[in-house]
Amino acid sequence: MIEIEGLSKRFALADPKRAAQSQRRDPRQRGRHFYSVESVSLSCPAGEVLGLIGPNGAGKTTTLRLLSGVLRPDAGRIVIDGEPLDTRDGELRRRIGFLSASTALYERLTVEENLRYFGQLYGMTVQALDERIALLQEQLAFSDFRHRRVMDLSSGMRQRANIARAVIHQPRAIVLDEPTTGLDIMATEVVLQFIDQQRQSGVPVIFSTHHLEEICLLCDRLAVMQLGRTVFNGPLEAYAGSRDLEPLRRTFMAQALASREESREVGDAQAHLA
Ligand SMILES: Nc1ncnc2c1ncn2[C@@H]1O[C@H](COP(=O)(O)OP(=O)(O)OP(=O)(O)O)[C@@H](O)[C@H]1O
Repeated sequence: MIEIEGLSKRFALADPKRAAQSQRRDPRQRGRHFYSVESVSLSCPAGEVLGLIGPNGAGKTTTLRLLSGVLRPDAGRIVIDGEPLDTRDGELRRRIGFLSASTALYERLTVEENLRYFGQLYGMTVQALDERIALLQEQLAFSDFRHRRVMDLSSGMRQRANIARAVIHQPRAIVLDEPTTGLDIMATEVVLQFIDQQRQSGVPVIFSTHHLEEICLLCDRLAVMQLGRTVFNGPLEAYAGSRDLEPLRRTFMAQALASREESREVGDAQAHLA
């Protein structure tokens, strides 16, 4: 279970006077600071997926960077499996597998060499690494390029390798910032299936996206951010039924959720027969 309570982060403005004159007035810009994230609280139980959506600049990336220990919050706390974590030490990074746009691999090394390198940094043994790489290779379908150098990979292959790197140490929770942005349909499908597999194996996953259909396909919960705050946070069904939602979006979500229910029932029945 991942819980974040009252998380806030502000950044000092480089030139507050100039910013005040040249920018459109933004309620997050106050005095000498820009308040990117204010009192954000979310929770994602084990075996569930939480989707984070919101317009450009709403504060999604900042929230996820706070949650994964890349940034330190000014206020608030992060609790994993009931244990509050000190955001100043490296424990958060060990507990959470975080994929962001700046997750990087060594270009001259192969995918496998990268995974072994990052796994060793987490103190994994050779045997633990062998097993973990074999599982991730299956889940992220990288057997064809496991031994290829990163510099020779397509963007879809690279993203799958990035995800494998982010979760090599078998973290207790997974946080993915726009994992499908810029990917083709095949790579997107692999990434979405990977998230679903984590859900089924009981790992909580939080991911941000601009695609409502990904939310409908995968998420149990949804958080909607606007101007640094959460304007909705709860079960997906509650959002889909919300009167505030514009009719077209409500119809789209109702249909998508019904077809998801149907395909999960078919999946359950097939699993039962197998
Ligand atoms: N280091 C920083 N210094 C100053 N302002 C920042 C910094 N990081 C983020 N911001 C501001 O905080 C706001 C939220 O940014 P953030 O990247 O979290 O939004 P987002 O919801 O992820 O947007 P997008 O969908 O475009 O990726 C933006 O206005 C951004 O300019």
